[in-house]
Amino acid sequence: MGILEKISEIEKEIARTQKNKATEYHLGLLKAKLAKYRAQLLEPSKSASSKGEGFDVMKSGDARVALIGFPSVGKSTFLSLMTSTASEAASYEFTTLTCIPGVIEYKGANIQLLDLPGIIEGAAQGKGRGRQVIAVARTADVVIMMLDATKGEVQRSLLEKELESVGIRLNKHKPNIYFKPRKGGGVSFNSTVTLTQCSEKLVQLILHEYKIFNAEVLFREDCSPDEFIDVIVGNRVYMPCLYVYNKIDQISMEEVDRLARKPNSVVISCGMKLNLDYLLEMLWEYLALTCIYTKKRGQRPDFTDAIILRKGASVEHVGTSTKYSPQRVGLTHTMEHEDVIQIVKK
Ligand SMILES: Nc1nc2c(ncn2[C@@H]2O[C@H](COP(=O)(O)OP(=O)(O)OP(=O)(O)O)[C@@H](O)[C@H]2O)c(=O)[nH]1
Ligand SMILES: [K+]
Ligand SMILES: [Mg+2]
Repeated sequence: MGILEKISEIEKEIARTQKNKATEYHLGLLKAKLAKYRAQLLEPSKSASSKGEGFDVMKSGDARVALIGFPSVGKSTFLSLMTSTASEAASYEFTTLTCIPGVIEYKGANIQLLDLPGIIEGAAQGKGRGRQVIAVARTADVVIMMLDATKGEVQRSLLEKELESVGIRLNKHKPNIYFKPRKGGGVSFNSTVTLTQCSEKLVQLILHEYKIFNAEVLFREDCSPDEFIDVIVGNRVYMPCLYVYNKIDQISMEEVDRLARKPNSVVISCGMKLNLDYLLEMLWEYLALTCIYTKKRGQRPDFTDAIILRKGASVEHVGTSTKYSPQRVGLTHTMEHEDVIQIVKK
């Protein structure tokens, strides 16, 4: 039996045990066991239980959003509010121990929302279930970093550091540098823009540090040494992140106003259901999805069944053999949000 199953067995037994003087000792033991198993789950260990039990959730829907945050910031409360899935929420830390998927239905798209255990400082080194949580976050299209508005800035910078340390780059694009290792010929260095942070010499030094002596390097933008290193190392994940400050019912209006003005940030209260619609709008923007509706000749468009595309996708991505009415466009025409497309069979 896995640890999660043991936990669930004990929880069931606690639930069916009547609370009275005679069962006091038994209940106490069960709770101690429960605490022990929870602690085991949260310990970094090489045992099977820390491998990823309960984290292998199938991707489904049109996009995936992962909820990352310290314990008890309100991640599960949020999932239960936004989806038809209920995830247990409680005032104690590490209530959630696995990955709990739910679905947000918005503008005809199904967005998979993943509730995850809380993570703490040291998560990247395997503290708590940090490794598993971060591994799931890497698979998401957007990360929601949920923060406790009453705790100021600490949580945000600590978690950014954790994610940074495992190669996750938040709200940054892939540096526009062409880099190709070669068999010989030394390092050929070029740039199409004026560089203020890197020079040919520095690039050479960095490459030598990585034991690379032959390569083609072309800077197409004014990148920093760190960005260049990211390109050499590879394996970086560039993802949009929305900072969501929850529990604004607990702070002053001035503080709410200050947090709301920060870049990539939204302030909400799950408890009082404040600003959740605006959060969805922002999330939609960050996901950069476009809905296309299909219609058959002589019939009205079917607005209940959307085809979801990445922003900037063209007609070709919808499918071939298509013609457009009233406007006819080529296959490379970029689809706009809520376009209607008529499919004509040849
Ligand atoms: N005041 C206030 N409390 C909230 C709000 N949202 C959630 N809470 C409370 O915060 C506590 C923690 O909520 P959870 O949803 O369990 O938090 P979590 O982030 O899932 O926690 P872990 O699973 O332990 O990491 C619960 O007691 C919630 O009722 C809010 O907007 N305002
Ligand atoms: K909690
Ligand atoms: Mg939770």
